[in-house]
Amino acid sequence: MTMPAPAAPFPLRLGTRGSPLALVQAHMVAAALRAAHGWPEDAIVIVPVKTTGDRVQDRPLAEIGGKALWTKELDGALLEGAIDFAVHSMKDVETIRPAAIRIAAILPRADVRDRLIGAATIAGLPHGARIGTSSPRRAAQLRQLRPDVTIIPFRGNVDTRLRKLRDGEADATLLAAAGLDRLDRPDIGHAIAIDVMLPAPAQGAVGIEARADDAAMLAALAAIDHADTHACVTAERAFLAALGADCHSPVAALAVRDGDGIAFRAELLSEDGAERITGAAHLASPDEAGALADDLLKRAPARIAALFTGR
Ligand SMILES: NCc1[nH]cc(CCC(=O)O)c1CC(=O)O
Repeated sequence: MTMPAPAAPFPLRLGTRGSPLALVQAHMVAAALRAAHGWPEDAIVIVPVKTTGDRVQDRPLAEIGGKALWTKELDGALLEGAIDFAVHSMKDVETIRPAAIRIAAILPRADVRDRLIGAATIAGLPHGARIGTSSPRRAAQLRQLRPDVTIIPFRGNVDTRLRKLRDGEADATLLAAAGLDRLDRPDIGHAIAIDVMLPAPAQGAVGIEARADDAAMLAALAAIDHADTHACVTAERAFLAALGADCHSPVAALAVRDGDGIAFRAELLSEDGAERITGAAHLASPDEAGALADDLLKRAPARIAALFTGR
């Protein structure tokens, strides 16, 4: 292993949200970077930054309005030089990023599936079960499969949601397998097959951003980029961008490496789950996902099309 000159004067400052999951992900990034470059333990310091999404816990995210709920403060810290790079769950990163910020690397993707907690299968949920989720995608997909269930708004970090479930605020909830696994809870819940519940765009992917003009930082991060995951997440984000959608839209999409290209599948739903349109395509490159989005929008029932502004 070579030891190139540090990307910036050590220590490099890695910005992250302060939730337990975000901190675990920040430590994964720091460890990967140190290992790739043979850097010492103290080469990277982790800087927790509180985001709007963390501060406002009592309202549905869609209601808080504004954009960049999970990234605005980290973007600011990055642009003003208070941190050198930032780690995000790519699922929470807006489709359109500031021009001065670059997605420099994406770690190998974890389990992309959702896990159901409180019942073994969606079909096995009791009639009229109350399901805690604040995800428009999960709510719509559940109601598509089980119109009898009631959706209860459920916010907060993973532990908060598990506590709410224990306290009886809902009969079941859905969480990303990736988050549960990273928090050392692989035993919690039952994975739902992607044919039953297609995951959110970028679910299970951890991304690292840096300033577009920080060549040394970008070069250092390139060493931990996982090209296949990066291409798949880029395709999923191109799909969202073409829809004019974000992480608050009832959209699912999953790209998987397939030979030289990408096997891509996606679905759009009405918010109540009554309507759904699905599509699949083999893409030669990630940007071709935009064409599939255009095609789905053209074929979508009016109630679904009305949720998306297009590009
Ligand atoms: N919206 C919150 C969020 N953002 C990323 C994850 C999980 C980790 C991942 O998908 O990489 C979660 C929690 C969840 O959906 O259960």
